[in-house]
Amino acid sequence: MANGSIDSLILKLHDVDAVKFGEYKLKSGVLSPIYIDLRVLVSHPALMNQVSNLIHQRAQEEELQFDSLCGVPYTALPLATIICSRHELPMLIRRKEAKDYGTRRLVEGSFRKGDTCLIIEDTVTTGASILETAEVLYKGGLKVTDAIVVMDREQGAVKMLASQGIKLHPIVSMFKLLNVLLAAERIDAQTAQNVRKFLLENTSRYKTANIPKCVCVCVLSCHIYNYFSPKEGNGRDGPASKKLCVEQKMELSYADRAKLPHIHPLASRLLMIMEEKQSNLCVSADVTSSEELLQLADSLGPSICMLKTHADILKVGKLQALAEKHNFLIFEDRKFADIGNTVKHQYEDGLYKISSWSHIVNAHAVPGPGVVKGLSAVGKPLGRGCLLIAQMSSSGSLATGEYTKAVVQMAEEHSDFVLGFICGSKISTRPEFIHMTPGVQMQTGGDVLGQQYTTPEDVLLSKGSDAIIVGRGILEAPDRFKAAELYRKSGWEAYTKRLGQKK
Ligand SMILES: O=c1ccn([C@@H]2O[C@H](COP(=O)(O)O)[C@@H](O)[C@H]2O)c(=O)[nH]1
Repeated sequence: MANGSIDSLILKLHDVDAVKFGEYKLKSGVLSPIYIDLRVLVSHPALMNQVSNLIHQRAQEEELQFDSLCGVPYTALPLATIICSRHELPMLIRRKEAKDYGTRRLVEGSFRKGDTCLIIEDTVTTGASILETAEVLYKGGLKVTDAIVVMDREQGAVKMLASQGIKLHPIVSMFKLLNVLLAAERIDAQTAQNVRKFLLENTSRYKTANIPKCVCVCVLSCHIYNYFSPKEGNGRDGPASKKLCVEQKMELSYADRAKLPHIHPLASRLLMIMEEKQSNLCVSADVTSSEELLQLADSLGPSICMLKTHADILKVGKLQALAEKHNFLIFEDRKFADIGNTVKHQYEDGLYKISSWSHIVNAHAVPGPGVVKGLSAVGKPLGRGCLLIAQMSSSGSLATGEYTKAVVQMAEEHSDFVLGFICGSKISTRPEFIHMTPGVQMQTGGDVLGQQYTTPEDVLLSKGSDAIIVGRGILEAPDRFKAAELYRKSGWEAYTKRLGQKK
């Protein structure tokens, strides 16, 4: 499913007031700073069609096998109806209450015992209403293996339903929604951060129907406290044993880290991009003409999470548009290294006005904390962030040992602006910090000027870094796009292997 179609859907949902910011009392009684009201869709037929198409497309992409569709009453009912009517698929209706005359059925429509029914839902919080509908379908002799939801509030539904044997496929997730609205300047950074905080803090307050308490606790706490519950349940019958509650230390996924309560908003956005695009590849666009830079950004855009520039950029406006189009962040590798007052001017003014277009910059820690304070004075109000250079890939680098440790400490003291490091390996255990490693090629080695190369697998798997920065490995390849895809896949495989190893 193309990112562009999801972004456009999010903006349209916001246009029709299906996404509201303010103070809303939820079913649970909790006051929420965001409210999703997809009931309004019925008054917007074009949007209704767009949403129905996206649901159907998702079912096809996931190659879901099912005999019928059932929309959770009431909001998802018309969505299921449109899909079934357009694609001539059998539909079932789950009644909320049985009639006291006639058939007294709770599931209307024709089906055979053992048929598989795909559930459609408009919005999920805990996933309880999907489970409720599934229970009714089970009683009728149907199987439920998958459900598609338009909007996932990311408060535990995916994991809770998985523990019950139902795979949930969200079309829009709340964190993605916030990022898109933020990028389109529909909301400000503070609002986005408030909502993120609310979602994370309120996850555990929801009661999950029909699920033993131990499952709720495990599922809901793993997001925040680095623990997880192994999936030992027997699907729809609920957890098999108390083993489900055994807590183990685990490696958090990019998506889980993006939701940490104290994460820098840009780090959160970057991690979500990495997860969505399955890419931890930052291309170092070390080219000398603006035309080549823009062409590179457009052709490699779909494969990357970040584009690293050196400030010889003339058509910055266009680069920003490409960053929007392909959903990547811009990182100007300016390596600021002066006193606070000077870097402030260098960042804000000068030839390149870097703060106006680059999401992320980097700085040496040599001048002391003043360099971060100077950059932060300009960048923080703009929602920008900074990576501190804690280690370098060049041979004989002095950024090692105690220096590296001091950089980590400086980052911790300024985590409202510093979102991570340029480094060769994982140097901080705080999952909020992003570790980005340059000096990466498919083969180990180096150049004649001291650059040293290691492989994507080594960087992500052995050294525990989060992202690879690749320049000549891609720029000097005969087909840059193919090379970028090779690095992307290699980086992603190493990351998923790492997650698997820790689980
Ligand atoms: O320690 C560091 C810090 C920055 N870099 C930069 O990354 C790229 C690497 O380019 P390759 O062509 O992949 O060698 C380049 O822009 C450096 O300035 C680094 O290599 N090492």
